[in-house]
Amino acid sequence: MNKNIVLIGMPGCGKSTLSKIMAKRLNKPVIDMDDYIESHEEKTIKEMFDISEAFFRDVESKYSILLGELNSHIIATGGGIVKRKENITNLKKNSVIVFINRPVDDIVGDIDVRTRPLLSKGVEAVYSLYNERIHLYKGYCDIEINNVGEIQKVADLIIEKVQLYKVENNQ
Ligand SMILES: Nc1ncnc2c1ncn2[C@@H]1O[C@H](COP(=O)(O)OP(=O)(O)O)[C@@H](O)[C@H]1O
Ligand SMILES: O=C(O)C1=C[C@@H](OP(=O)(O)O)[C@@H](O)[C@H](O)C1
Ligand SMILES: [Mg+2]
Repeated sequence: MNKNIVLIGMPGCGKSTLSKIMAKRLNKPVIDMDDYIESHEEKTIKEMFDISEAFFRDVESKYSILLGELNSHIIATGGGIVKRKENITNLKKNSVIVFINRPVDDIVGDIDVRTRPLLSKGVEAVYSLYNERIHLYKGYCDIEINNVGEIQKVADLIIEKVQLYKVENNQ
């Protein structure tokens, strides 16, 4: 069985972008959980958050069960996937989990906080979210990658580290 590669990390750390680059390099299918949820639920993430964050989190958990059954996919999660341990348990069955650790200052410089519901309170919200979640990302990942420098090179590094991890763990 060929495991999925699941990317976790802060909103704006590069999960969606890196997953697409990696899928091309490895010639594997890619799923961006946020896009997948939006198209299958026929609601935007914002519309789901407007109902309530709990509503979105329940939907997100439902899809972590479904996507946990796949193999050989590259999967970009939403930054809050780590808020429920069960999500990681579901995904981990068939996946290598990679934490994309990007300096918060780079995230803040890059993303439009107005378009991300949890970051709509501004830059300070990004720092407090990082402090809240960093132990979860570090605790749940199999591999941690620093996203600094050229993004294509970061994608290559992830592929290299995942291959090494699989060899070392007989997967
Ligand atoms: N190493 C990098 N160099 C330049 N831009 C980057 C890098 N990593 C991420 N980005 C940019 O940051 C933004 C947010 O990335 P995205 O893939 O949407 O993050 P996520 O899915 O984790 O929220 C995108 O514009 C992306 O191109
Ligand atoms: O961090 C979070 O709680 C969220 C991150 C978003 O995805 P990205 O990490 O791709 O921005 C999206 O799932 C939703 O807005 C909630
Ligand atoms: Mg994304």
